[in-house]
Amino acid sequence: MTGAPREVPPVVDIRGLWTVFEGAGRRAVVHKDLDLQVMPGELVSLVGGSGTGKTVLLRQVLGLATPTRGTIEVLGRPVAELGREGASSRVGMLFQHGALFSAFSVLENIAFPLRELRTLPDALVREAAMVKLQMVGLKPQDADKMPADLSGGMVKRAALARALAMDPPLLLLDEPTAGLDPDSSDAFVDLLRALHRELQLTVIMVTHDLDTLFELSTRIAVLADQQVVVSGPPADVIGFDHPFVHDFFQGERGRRAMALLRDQPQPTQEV
Ligand SMILES: Nc1ncnc2c1ncn2[C@@H]1O[C@H](COP(=O)(O)OP(=O)(O)OP(=O)(O)O)[C@@H](O)[C@H]1O
Repeated sequence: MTGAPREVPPVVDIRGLWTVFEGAGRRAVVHKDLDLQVMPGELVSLVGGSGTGKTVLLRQVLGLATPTRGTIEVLGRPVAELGREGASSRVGMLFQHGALFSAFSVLENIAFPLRELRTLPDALVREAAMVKLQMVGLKPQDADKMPADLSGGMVKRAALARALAMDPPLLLLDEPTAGLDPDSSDAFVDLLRALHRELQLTVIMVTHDLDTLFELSTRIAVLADQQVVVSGPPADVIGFDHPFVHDFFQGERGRRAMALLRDQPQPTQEV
């Protein structure tokens, strides 16, 4: 990153971040003086080896975990100051395993963040949740289904609708296509692309899936050596000289994804 002045402030501004876990006589430094800025409309994918702290970083942006040192600002305010309600109206998170409440119907799950506010009448909450349900491609007749009766793709859609219930400008996605069959995965990627564009969302995504990565990312940030070692448009990052980058993007999977990258128009960043 350069220090050049920008007119538009970042949606996410991470500076000098350290994450150190200590316990049982061991000390693990996960992030070491890490910086990352995410600008409005970007869809930034975090990639890195197992245990490089991608999920921990998402949890810190969401305010569910606190860094050892350094600052994280979301929309110009320190995450620590947002509080629970403030955070959920600014940041939506799609967890890796969907994480719907099994005792609630689809609609009750989507409505949950709105009900927690305790300020909106029931009818309005239902109506708003129905809008979100249809926005993610579910049908009105899916509203009363229970999570156990849904396909994997429908669970992801319902969880996404819940993450977007409060219209947050920032969306965090942890392995959004993990566990989906190829068709459902393609359909979910199409949905994410459309929502990113139509809602003008800023997105940070963690994924190991190269197809998802290349189809959606406006920028890739590589976590290695406890820092962001390179960040830029996909076509630039894949040529970066680092052992992880080389291993991750080479081989059969990498070649297939790079062919896809050559064949398709690049995702656009809308500001
Ligand atoms: N609460 C915690 N206490 C101690 N160590 C933790 C805690 N949370 C995470 N870690 C450790 O921090 C490191 C980073 O974990 P994280 O889940 O963020 O990795 P990741 O990059 O998302 O990995 P993967 O790609 O395998 O999901 C791991 O070594 C993990 O064991």
